Amino acid sequence: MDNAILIINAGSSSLKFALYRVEPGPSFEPWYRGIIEEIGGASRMRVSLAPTAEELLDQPLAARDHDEAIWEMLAWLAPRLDGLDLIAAGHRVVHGGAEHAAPVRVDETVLTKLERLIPIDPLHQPHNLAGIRALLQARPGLPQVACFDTAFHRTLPELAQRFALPRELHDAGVRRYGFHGLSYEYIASVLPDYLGDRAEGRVIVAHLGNGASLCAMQNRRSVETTMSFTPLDGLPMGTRCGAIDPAIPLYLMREQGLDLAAVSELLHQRSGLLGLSGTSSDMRQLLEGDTPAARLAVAHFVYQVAKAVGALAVALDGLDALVFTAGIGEHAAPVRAAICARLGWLGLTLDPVANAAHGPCISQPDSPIGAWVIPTDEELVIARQTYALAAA
Ligand SMILES: Nc1ncnc2c1ncn2[C@@H]1O[C@H](COP(=O)(O)OP(=O)(O)O)[C@@H](O)[C@H]1O
Ligand SMILES: CC(=O)OP(=O)(O)O
Ligand SMILES: [Mg+2]
Repeated sequence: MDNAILIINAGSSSLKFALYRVEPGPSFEPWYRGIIEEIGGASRMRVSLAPTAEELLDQPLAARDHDEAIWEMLAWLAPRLDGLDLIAAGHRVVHGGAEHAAPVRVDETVLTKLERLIPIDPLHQPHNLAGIRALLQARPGLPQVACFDTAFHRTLPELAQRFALPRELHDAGVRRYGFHGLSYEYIASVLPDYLGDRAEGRVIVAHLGNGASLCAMQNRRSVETTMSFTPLDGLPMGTRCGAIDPAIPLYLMREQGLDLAAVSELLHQRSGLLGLSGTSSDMRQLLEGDTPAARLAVAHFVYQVAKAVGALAVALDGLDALVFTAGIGEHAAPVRAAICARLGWLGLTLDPVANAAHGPCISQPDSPIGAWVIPTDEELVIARQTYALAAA
């Protein structure tokens, strides 16, 4: 009987899942990929057969919360698990805190500690952990592994981890953790296939999706990143503000009478591309919309990404390659072109034809800085990490 691993990536309003068959080696063959969207609203479940991308299901669903979404997913999967031995479930957990530098088998003690991190990432952590709790109830004996977005950045030098705050706060865990680590780990693993020897050089990876961050890598290890204590910092995102003056929340509370919950909701859910455009958090819609406010939102995003590339190039003492990944990075050619145009002074020259075709190499052959488009695969990294722990 083939072994199988279930991967769950729970976001604020969606639950992505994938079922992998584990073949001897081990190698991991994606079998089904699915998503339950708009949990709590007009939710829908879509599933496709991973090897052929054939659509198997696309239908409305009554999932009021992540718990119900998990039960719906398991009900759909159950008959399809016949002939397979489900050996473990792997979860993306965004925050591992100061304690977790590696994936961990989840038990009640681990879960309780991870729940303490919910206040510092209200957008992801509660849903990541709700997925684990629901599965604990549905399949009590199934080994579950938490795979952390923060773990890849544990190589950050102390200089990069420190905030200009008193030492005792750093010791209490107030430091730069960095996120999107599962995505960066995947990109680091395939970098030599694209860049050859340059993969070990000075590389900036731009994970530009709904959440967005940059990671500076040297020898394929993280040395600097734009997100910090929480995934609210750094670049502007779909609905998150990114780096702003830290006095702004104080001002809003003192002068405008907003309470803690209102400030948190404003910065996490009503800012970023949505706040700038007033219409959408979705890059595709902004590019299609082409109104002055939409253009401002896109221009601001491009400007901040390019500025941050400059800052991370300083951390690396130069730059050999820039890699674009995630929804915007992989699919939004005009955004990549605009970012690269702002980096022309560094010598980067774009190949517009290759960029329109989404690469993989999108720079001119003689560009001293290579530019690349590399699709990410967070689920595969979770499958590998989960198997390594579950098999042990
Ligand atoms: N063809 C496209 N052109 C422009 N933007 C796109 C395209 N496809 C996806 N995107 C953008 O990618 C973003 C979502 O990225 P994704 O990595 O899927 O996010 P997440 O996994 O965090 O939900 C959205 O802003 C979406 O508009
Ligand atoms: C950490 C983070 O921002 O994740 P996402 O991009 O999935 O929102
Ligand atoms: Mg994502």
